[in-house]
Amino acid sequence: MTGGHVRLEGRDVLRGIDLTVEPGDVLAVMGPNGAGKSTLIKALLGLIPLSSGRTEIFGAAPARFRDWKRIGYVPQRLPMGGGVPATVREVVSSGRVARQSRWRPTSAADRAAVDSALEAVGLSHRARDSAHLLSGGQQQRVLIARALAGEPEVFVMDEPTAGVDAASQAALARTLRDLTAAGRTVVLVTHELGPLAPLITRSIVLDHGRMANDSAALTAHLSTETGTPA
Ligand SMILES: Nc1ncnc2c1ncn2[C@@H]1O[C@H](COP(=O)(O)OP(=O)(O)OP(=O)(O)O)[C@@H](O)[C@H]1O
Repeated sequence: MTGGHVRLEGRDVLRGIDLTVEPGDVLAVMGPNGAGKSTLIKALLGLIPLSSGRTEIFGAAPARFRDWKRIGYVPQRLPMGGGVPATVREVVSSGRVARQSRWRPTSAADRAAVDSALEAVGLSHRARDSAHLLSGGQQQRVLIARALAGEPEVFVMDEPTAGVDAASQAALARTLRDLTAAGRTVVLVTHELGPLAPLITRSIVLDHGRMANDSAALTAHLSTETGTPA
């Protein structure tokens, strides 16, 4: 993203963002509530249009980008909709859609990827349950599993540990450690790094829609988060 600016309902939510995510980065996007973190990652994916500036995904403008199987997006919440309650397995299986063609039924590879994604987030035993009946933290794990199932190159995660219990956070950290060791790229929004801290290779801090990416800003942010002096 170069000079990325987003204006929503008359307010400047992102201002002058210059950010390049390199292959292999594990980038934490931090900052206070309302700073623009979710807006930034949606704008990076083209889900929210820029009012000025430009952004590219693997070198293509979002509107022209087609290779969505390369990206696994974990939104903040399970999208409601359709009125049809989907099971955990169905939601996770939807992560394979970008890899399937209309003419090819679900393959053994699809089923294996869904099984291993459910296993990674510890939800194999809930596969047949309605996803909307799960707790918030469990729903977050379903969304993580959906992204894992797609076997993308880049994971873009909005607060993947929010509401998730400590054991599941540790499990996510192990999964991400293996993925990043295999060269995957991760962009994640988080309030607290917690067990993900050792994996992070870069951090940026957003404040009022601007990037304060110098190390002093990061130290100040982390010290307010942990309560220790900078
Ligand atoms: N669709 C929208 N229309 C108008 N304003 C919006 C919209 N989406 C977000 N905003 C505003 O933009 C600002 C940034 O929101 P955003 O969700 O990106 O922040 P955030 O840093 O992710 O916050 P949080 O940590 O609370 O999730 C907030 O003030 C929010 O109210």
